[in-house]
Amino acid sequence: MVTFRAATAADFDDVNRLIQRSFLNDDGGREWDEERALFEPERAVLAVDGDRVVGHVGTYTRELSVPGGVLPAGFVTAVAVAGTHRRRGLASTMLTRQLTDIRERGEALAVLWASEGGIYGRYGYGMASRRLSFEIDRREARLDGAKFDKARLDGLSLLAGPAADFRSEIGIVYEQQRPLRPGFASRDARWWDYRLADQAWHRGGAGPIQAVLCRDGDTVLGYALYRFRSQWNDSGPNGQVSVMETVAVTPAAYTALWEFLLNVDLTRTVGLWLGAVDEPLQYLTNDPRRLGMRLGDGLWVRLVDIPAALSARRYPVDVDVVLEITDDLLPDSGGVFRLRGNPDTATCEPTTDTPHLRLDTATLSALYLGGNTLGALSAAGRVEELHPGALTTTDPALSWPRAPHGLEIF
Ligand SMILES: CC(=O)SCCNC(=O)CCNC(=O)[C@H](O)C(C)(C)COP(=O)(O)OP(=O)(O)OC[C@H]1O[C@@H](n2cnc3c(N)ncnc32)[C@H](O)[C@@H]1OP(=O)(O)O
Repeated sequence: MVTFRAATAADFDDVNRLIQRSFLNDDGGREWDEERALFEPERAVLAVDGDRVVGHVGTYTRELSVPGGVLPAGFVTAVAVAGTHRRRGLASTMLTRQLTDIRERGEALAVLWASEGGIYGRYGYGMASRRLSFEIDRREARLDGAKFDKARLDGLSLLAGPAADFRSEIGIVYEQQRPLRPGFASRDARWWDYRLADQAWHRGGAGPIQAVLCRDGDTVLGYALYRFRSQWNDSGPNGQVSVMETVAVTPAAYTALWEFLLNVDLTRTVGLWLGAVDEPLQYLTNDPRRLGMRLGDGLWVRLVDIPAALSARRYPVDVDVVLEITDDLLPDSGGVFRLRGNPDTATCEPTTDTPHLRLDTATLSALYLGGNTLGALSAAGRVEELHPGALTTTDPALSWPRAPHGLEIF
């Protein structure tokens, strides 16, 4: 019989074996120090059959940046059920328990990356951000000097080397930008260890993680993390640059970093898998079509405490709207709420007032980071306008100047 329980630190090896097998990974011969350090056993839900761990859902305690704020969230990870026990409802039981636990801990939302896009909608998750991938033929694409102020790049200098050498500089830039970009996540020392862990297993055939810093005098204004892959074919060099993340404080620093990344000798392609939908690169090049852009789903968000979540973010224009939210999985999380907000403050409280808009939790969650519009979700039939005009007035308030950006898979 399958039973469910929290994990202990001693479960790590069994849990890890299940995860690696479920994700079809070869777990042979690896140390798992970084993963072990991140494991939060008291937050994990296990399914156990006899003495075998046959199911796991994990939660990391981190902060998520949202429009105009930063809030604690449950970062959902490593959802896995043994092949022998699938399609019997184990994942559903564990994921529902997990959401209740996240709410009881006072976190307003859960966030995850989905291995497959069809899994999480049924649990009230909405696709809250998208990723824009780039596969750039660097002989065809270049930065177009007419599109930026070259003079601003003159005072900047670049410094490149193994990423580990620049860990503190990178961390400072990241912390500076983190609250400003919805979708960014807090990174303590353990998360930086994980991000910069450079085992061959992480490399996918490429070399060790490199960093390039952009500086103005002693001030670091941005960095990029990337890897090289050396390759040759009959026509000569065919190397690749795989960009992991580019974070910059100023537009000039961003431009200088991409100028560097697009001009590495002996390379032919530059890839960025987890780019932002509003990645400035697409507005800086001679021909955006040459960037090989492709859209995919990014962060999936699930609100579990609607008043707490909606009052924690900010709204670019005044909003005063009554929302009726249906929640089939956690009915007591739904209800009718009055949201009042502006760029500086927001409140959201249960109300008996007549609703203006009706939507379900997954739809509200998809809107939460500002990465989708009310208009688009309404066109998909996911929002019901109960008060004429409410869609038009509420839509701009739920947007945000920067698109949410999930920078890393966790
Ligand atoms: C945040 C993350 O960790 S994402 C990673 C998710 N994990 C993986 O992809 C690893 C490989 N897969 C697995 O381990 C399992 O198949 C899981 C965890 C995805 C599902 O576990 P199960 O115990 O079989 O799920 P469960 O029986 O509760 O089914 C839940 C529902 O999801 C559906 N479902 C399960 N997997 C998928 C999928 N890949 N695509 C679409 N629907 C799916 C089931 O059909 C079921 O639907 P229903 O409620 O309409 O009947």
